[in-house]
This record gives sequence, C-alpha cells and structure tokens, in this order.
Amino acid sequence: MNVHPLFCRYGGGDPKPETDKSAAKSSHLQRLLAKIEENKQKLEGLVKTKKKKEEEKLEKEQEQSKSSSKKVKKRKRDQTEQEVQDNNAQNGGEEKDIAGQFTVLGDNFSKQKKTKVAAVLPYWMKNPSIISGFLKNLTVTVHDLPQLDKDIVKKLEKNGITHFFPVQHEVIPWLLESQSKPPQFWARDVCVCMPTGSGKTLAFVLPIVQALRNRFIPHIRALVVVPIKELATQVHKVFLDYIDITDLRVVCLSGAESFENEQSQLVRYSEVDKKFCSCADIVVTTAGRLVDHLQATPGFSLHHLKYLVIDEADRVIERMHNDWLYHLERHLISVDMRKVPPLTVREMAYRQPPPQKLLFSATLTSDPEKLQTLGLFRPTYFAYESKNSENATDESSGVKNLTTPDELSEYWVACDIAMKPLYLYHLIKEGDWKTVLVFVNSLEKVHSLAILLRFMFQGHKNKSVSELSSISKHRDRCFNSFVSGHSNILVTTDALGRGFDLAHLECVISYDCPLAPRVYLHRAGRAGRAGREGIAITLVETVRHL
Ligand SMILES: Nc1ncnc2c1ncn2[C@@H]1O[C@H](COP(=O)(O)OP(=O)(O)OP(=O)(O)O)[C@@H](O)[C@H]1O
Repeated sequence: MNVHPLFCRYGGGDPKPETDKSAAKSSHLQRLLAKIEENKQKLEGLVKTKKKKEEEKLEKEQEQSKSSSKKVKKRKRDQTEQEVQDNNAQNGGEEKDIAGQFTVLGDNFSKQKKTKVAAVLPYWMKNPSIISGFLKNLTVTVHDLPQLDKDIVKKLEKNGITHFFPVQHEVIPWLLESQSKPPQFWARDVCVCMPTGSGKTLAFVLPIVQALRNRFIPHIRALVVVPIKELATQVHKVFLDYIDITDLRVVCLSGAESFENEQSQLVRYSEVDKKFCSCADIVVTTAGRLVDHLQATPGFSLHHLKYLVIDEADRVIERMHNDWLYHLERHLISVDMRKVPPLTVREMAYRQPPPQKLLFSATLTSDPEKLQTLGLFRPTYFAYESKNSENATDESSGVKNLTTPDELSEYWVACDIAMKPLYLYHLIKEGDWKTVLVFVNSLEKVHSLAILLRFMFQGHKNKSVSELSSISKHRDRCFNSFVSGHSNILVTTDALGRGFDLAHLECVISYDCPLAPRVYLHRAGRAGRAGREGIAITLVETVRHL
C-alpha cells in the first residue's frame, strides 16, 4: 500500500516524487487542501471586516453620546465574547466552520450571565416603626395610656398585668386612634412583626374590645383568623377574659364543637323581623372553618366587618386553606366593598370602609408578592429592633432578622441517629423540667416516639407522655391533659409550633431538626415567653452536623 499521500496529508516529512499510480489521487488531495486554505482565508477576511465595521460603529456611537456609554460597554463585551468564540471556532472547530458556517441563534444569549433582580421593598416596609423587643425593665404602666378605658385597665390589673409590653404600648394607642377618625379617613392596615411571646395577642384584643363595646346591635364586626384549632381556642379565651366587662359576644369556630352548635352560636332566625340576626360580635376562627360557614350557614354575614385580624399571618397566607381569602372577598364584594377601590374623596366619603386588616406574626414575610394577595390599604409596619446584626434570614419565605427572645437559652446536641432516643431520654430525665414539648417532623413519628418514651419512662414518677395525634378525639384529650398539667411531656409536630402559649412550659426539644430557620424560631419560642426563662434544645444528627 502506498502510504505516502496520507503521510503528506497529515504533515509528516518532505513530499517524495509521486509515482504514476498515485499521481492522480495526490493532485486531487492537493486541490482539496488548496480549497480549504482558500476558505480559511475568506473566513478570516470576513471576520476582520466585520470587526472593523463594528469598531467604526462603536467609535461613532461614543462620539454621538456620552450617556450611551453603558451600551457601548455591553457591545464591547459582546464583541470580546464573539472574538473568543471566533478564536475557539478557528482553533478547535475549524473543520466545522468551514463545512457549515452556521450561526447558532441564541447561543450567545444562553452564555450570557443572568443578572440577579434585587427585590424592591415597598416604602412602608422599608421604613417600619421600630419597637424594642426587650421585655425586662418595663416602664409603661397600664395607667399610662389615657386612651384606654378605666374598666379595661382594672381588668388588666386583676389579671396581674401592671406594665405593658413594648408592642402593646405602641400598637394599642395607634389602633384606637386610627378608628376614632371620621368615616372618610379610612383606617390604615397594620403589620406587626415581633418576637414570640412578646404579647401580640393583647395588642389586638384590647383595642377591638374597646372599639366595639358601645355598639347597639350585634353584628360580626371583628374576625380573627388563625392557622390551627388550638390557637383559635387560646385566642378565644383571651377575648372571653376581656369582654366580661362588656355585653359583647365572642364565638370560636374551629371544629372543637359540632357544626350545628357553632351555627346556633352565630345566628338566630327572628320570627318577628322575619330575618336572620347575628348573635356574635367577634368571631375567632380557623381559615378552613370560616369557608365552611360562609358556604353553609344561612344568615352568616360579615357585611359589618370592621376588623380582620390575621394572627400568624405568614402561615395563614402561605397555606391559603380552601382559598379562604377568595371566599371572604367574594362575600364582602357582594355588598360593594371592593379590595382597593379608586381613592377619590367622594369614594372614600360615601363608600363603606373596608375592614381594617391587622397582621401579626413573629416571622412576617417581607415578600411583597405574598403580601399583595391581601390587598393592604396604606399599611403601617411595626417591627422590632434586633440587637444582633447577624441574625438569620429565611430566604425561602423572605423573612429577615430572625431572633429568639433574650430569655431563651438555646443549645444543640450532636448525636448518632441510632442513639437519638437515648439522648432524648437522658435529657428529659436529667433536666427534670416540669413540662417538655418534643417536636418531630411527621405525624407517624409522633406516634412511634410517644410509644418509645412511654416505654422508657415506665415507672418514673411525674413523667407522663402524651401525643398530639391526627385523630381529633385523642388530640383534644391529650392536648387538654398537657395544658392542665396531667401529663408533662407532649410529643407533637409543628402544628403546635406557632402561637401556643403555656405559662409553665420550661423546655422545648427539637427531636428532629426543623426544616427552616423560621420553623425553629417558632418551635423554640414556645419557651422563654413573656420575659420568663426557657430552654430550647435541638438534636442534630452527626451526619448533618458534619
Ligand atoms: N403586659 C404583659 N405583662 C405580662 N404578661 C403578659 C403581658 N402581655 C402578655 N402577657 C403574657 O405573655 C404571654 C405571651 O403572649 P402572647 O401569646 O400574646 O404572645 P405572642 O407575641 O402572640 O407570641 P407568639 O408569636 O408565639 O404567638 C401570654 O401568656 C400573656 O398572658
């Protein structure tokens, strides 16, 4: 076989004189090589002229306007990128270009770096009214708020409250004042973000009770929406405590009672007037139960609603149970109360104002998109002063400055997954706390861990274990036994991680690591409340720890 032409083609050695047989083939190859060289030169020429043209264009643009300098830079960058691409093509993909000379559309675009769009916070959120989150050395006594009725002050003292917490002495007067203006000055909505256990509940209960106490005809004028049944019962109790000095009526819709029972507490049919009359002034409800009543309770009307309180607002917004807000708005719109009507003087003077929305949470989202779903009217934002500048931020929810109360001592323990139950047993046994709340991440684990703990603490005095199961009957019984102090260890999921307030709770243990910083904050915040000391311990599996 004559390998010489091939040898020549791949650049090895001096060409030898061609033999007769291979003469035709070798001349054909040479023609091909010459053509390749010609194409290459053509391509280089094209690139050069293109570059030249672009440079000229750039110079012209620079002369024409200085303000377009950004554009020019971008083009230069594109140009250099193009050059790199061209070089690459010439070096590595020479054959490809020569053969095809294709331009891949959008290729350049996909290689460009995508610039990150910075979130733009609305003005009201960027400029909050800052409140101290410190619950020690309180200075404002319950007598220091002249706007507050004497009866309410007396009631506070009777309940052992002598001083207001910071959130209370800032938000209560503000709310009372906002409702005292003439009807054309619609009350602005309020967002309050304060740490766990800082007394947010009283900050909305007291102004509502005071504002409604002189009403003549009962109508539902305040609606409080909370995420879970236990929290609804808790807030209901606080209202009950403060309305006994008035003739207001508060109803709790949470599923704790039968649907028919709840209906009978809400409305009654008047044979004299031949219409339904409201029996309640204030309704505390879970989102799901609210939708049920909106759809199935005849005469249930929120047309006189003045206050819409959303406690644990970020959770309620996140889990729009049964689209409760949609159903509520549809109900309100039916009496000509649009979310945000055009703001003309006439409009504001003659139209019934929309309910004032009050949002409360320890981790209120600062994601404008999420808040937009609520259609807030000229909101005011109360946030707490955070001492630690390096506080965690929950990117997923847009919650910033996550801090736990100062009175809370926080620990974490690294342990092997197989040893976790023993660690838990040891901690509870040695800690000897009166009450312990144990958090896990799933309902199945609640049950299995409760069984295990019961087995471990068999024969131990003052160590009785209960669990917050999914079965309603058991759930109520176990929860009540823990609240009343009959059992002192409660295993639960994050269902009880928010809002739950138990004065004698000393320790919170996260048996499973919380899945997000704000989840941790709410769990840990069940202890160390209202200026009391508390402990939060997290068991971290060694694998995660590493
Ligand atoms: N001024 C006060 N003085 C003493 N105790 C108070 C005062 N205000 C509220 N408390 C008590 O503080 C505890 C926590 O209050 P509350 O449940 O309102 O906190 P929170 O801010 O809503 O917490 P979370 O964010 O966890 O729901 C309650 O037991 C309440 O009775």
